[in-house]
Amino acid sequence: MRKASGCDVNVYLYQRENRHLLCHFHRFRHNKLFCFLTHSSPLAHLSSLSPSLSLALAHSQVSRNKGKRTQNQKMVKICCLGAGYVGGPTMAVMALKCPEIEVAVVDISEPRINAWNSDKLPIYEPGLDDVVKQCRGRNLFFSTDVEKHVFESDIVFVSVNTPTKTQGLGAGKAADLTYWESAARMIADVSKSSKIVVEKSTVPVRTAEAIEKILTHNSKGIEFQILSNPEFLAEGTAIKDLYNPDRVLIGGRDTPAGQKAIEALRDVYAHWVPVEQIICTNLWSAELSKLAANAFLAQRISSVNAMSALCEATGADVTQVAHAVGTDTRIGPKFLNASVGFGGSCFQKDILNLIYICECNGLPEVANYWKQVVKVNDYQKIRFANRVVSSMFNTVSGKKIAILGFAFKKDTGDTRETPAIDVCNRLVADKAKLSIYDPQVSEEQMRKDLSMARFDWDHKVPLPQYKAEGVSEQVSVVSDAYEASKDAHGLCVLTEWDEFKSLDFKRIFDGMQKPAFVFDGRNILDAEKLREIGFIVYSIGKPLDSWLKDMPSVA
Ligand SMILES: NC(=O)C1=CN([C@@H]2O[C@H](COP(=O)(O)OP(=O)(O)OC[C@H]3O[C@@H](n4cnc5c(N)ncnc54)[C@H](O)[C@@H]3O)[C@@H](O)[C@H]2O)C=CC1
Ligand SMILES: O=C(O)[C@H]1O[C@H](OP(=O)(O)OP(=O)(O)OC[C@H]2O[C@@H](n3ccc(=O)[nH]c3=O)[C@H](O)[C@@H]2O)[C@H](O)[C@@H](O)[C@@H]1O
Repeated sequence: MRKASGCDVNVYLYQRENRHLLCHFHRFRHNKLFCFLTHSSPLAHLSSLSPSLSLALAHSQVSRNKGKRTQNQKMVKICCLGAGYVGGPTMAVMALKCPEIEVAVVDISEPRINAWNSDKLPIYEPGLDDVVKQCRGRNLFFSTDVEKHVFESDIVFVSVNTPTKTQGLGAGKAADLTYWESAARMIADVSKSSKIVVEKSTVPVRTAEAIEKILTHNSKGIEFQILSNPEFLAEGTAIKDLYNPDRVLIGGRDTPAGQKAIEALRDVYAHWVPVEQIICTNLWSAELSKLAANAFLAQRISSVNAMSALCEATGADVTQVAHAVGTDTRIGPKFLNASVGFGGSCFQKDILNLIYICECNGLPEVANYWKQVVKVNDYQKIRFANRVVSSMFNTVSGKKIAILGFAFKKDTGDTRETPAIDVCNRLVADKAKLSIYDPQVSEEQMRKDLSMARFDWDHKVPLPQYKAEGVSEQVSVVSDAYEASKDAHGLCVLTEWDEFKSLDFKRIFDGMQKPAFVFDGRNILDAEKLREIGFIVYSIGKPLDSWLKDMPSVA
């Protein structure tokens, strides 16, 4: 008998006539017995054991050999389809925390994979470079050889994009599962051994059922277990969120094989997440919880933004109202910052998806309730742009306006659904000349975003009135805030980048046309100081300057 012990795993191996009886005692923090499994199999066939056993074995063997693997050992392998904002950071942290597991992140996009393998990663995320540098080439690999890595893996995460459908049934609301379906068909095609397939993408509730059908109808007798393991990271804080998640959610089938698969994935996360923070549910609860969490978060922002309009009309201050409301421990203080509107690739998409699911399930009242969250968000973006126009004598035609910030939030270069697109398009439609600066967004990306037809989710048609026809002539992209504001009539803050707080506003004021306006869409600037300098200031949801009060009402 040989005994091997890792920091939290004990494995005993018995050898008898070329066969191995493997008893696996898995201990977690506080020495709590977590699971007990037995299996009889030739060592050479360990690859066909459940990933849970393989994992434990690999873990113990690595511990025993102080990191060196021997010929017979099979390293557990994880593959992730989709090297995007979720797949890249999530797998990088998993590789860092589980050095005995090989992690391959694969994508059909060659430029994206090339960037992951270069010094300039395809996404900007604080702390990400460091994590990737530590693991890349050791147990973290980025590749376009999708089929090879899926074939070799025990666990396959699917983290492909699931955008809103733009055509056909459910256009403007339903999730487009084209990428997911083709990923599932490919997994079924190339697999020659049993696998756990993990839904990492955000998907409509009961997607796992459809995926299961695709996999089992094409499986050639191979067993697939589907798990739902939605991701809750936020961009800009992804690494922090992945190191210390509030919770990890794993949903699986309520069958012995389903439970075993849940355990296998729980073992992976338990390398760094306390087990009591790993919530295990059935598949449908896990899938729906993700949509519900995003809907609740977005609803808080629309609630405070709705209040901001009322504050402006009544003289109340939305920051004070949010503070007073948020100190009620039942409500809590987070996610109550009034803004120009929420953006990002997911809030709107996931709520629209939720609306569609409600409609499909004959629940129009519930659908209408959630619709209002998106409608208030659209209202807030256009209300802000209208405020800019109305304050400046109801016309911005030919006037230069500085736009500070284009990303949908600070500390990311992501512009998907950023409120800046709607605000800029609205101003360009009114013939303004925009000078845009963002520390992380490229000119090419901004021009692309501003030229794309926007989809009106409520009416299933592009938004002609706000489409920026004159993007090329009316928009310039510059490399700092001072250049953007030189000779401008107005300045709009659309992203809450920290560097905007410490700008020399006296210098900016001196270089601008008079009267000089500041429209703070994130409430990050000291409005009183700006007024002392001479600016006319609009801050979301704050008592209005007398100048603004006298202008035509926009709300
Ligand atoms: N961005 C975020 O902060 C969060 C996103 N999510 C969800 O995660 C999913 C992915 O989101 P992102 O990473 O932001 O998307 P993304 O668009 O950045 O990345 C998706 C990647 O999947 C690749 N892909 C598509 N089909 C593929 C296939 N068959 N094989 C291999 N690669 C394929 C695409 O080329 C793309 O690079 C979405 O469902 C999203 O709702 C969940 C939590 C947070
Ligand atoms: O599913 C997803 O994609 C992710 O969506 C959001 O993360 P993210 O969109 O990256 O960023 P958030 O910090 O949630 O901000 C979203 C938008 O709301 C805005 N916001 C946020 C908070 C607030 O108080 N006010 C406000 O206007 C932000 O500026 C931003 O435009 C959720 O916070 C994540 O938990 C989730 O995993």
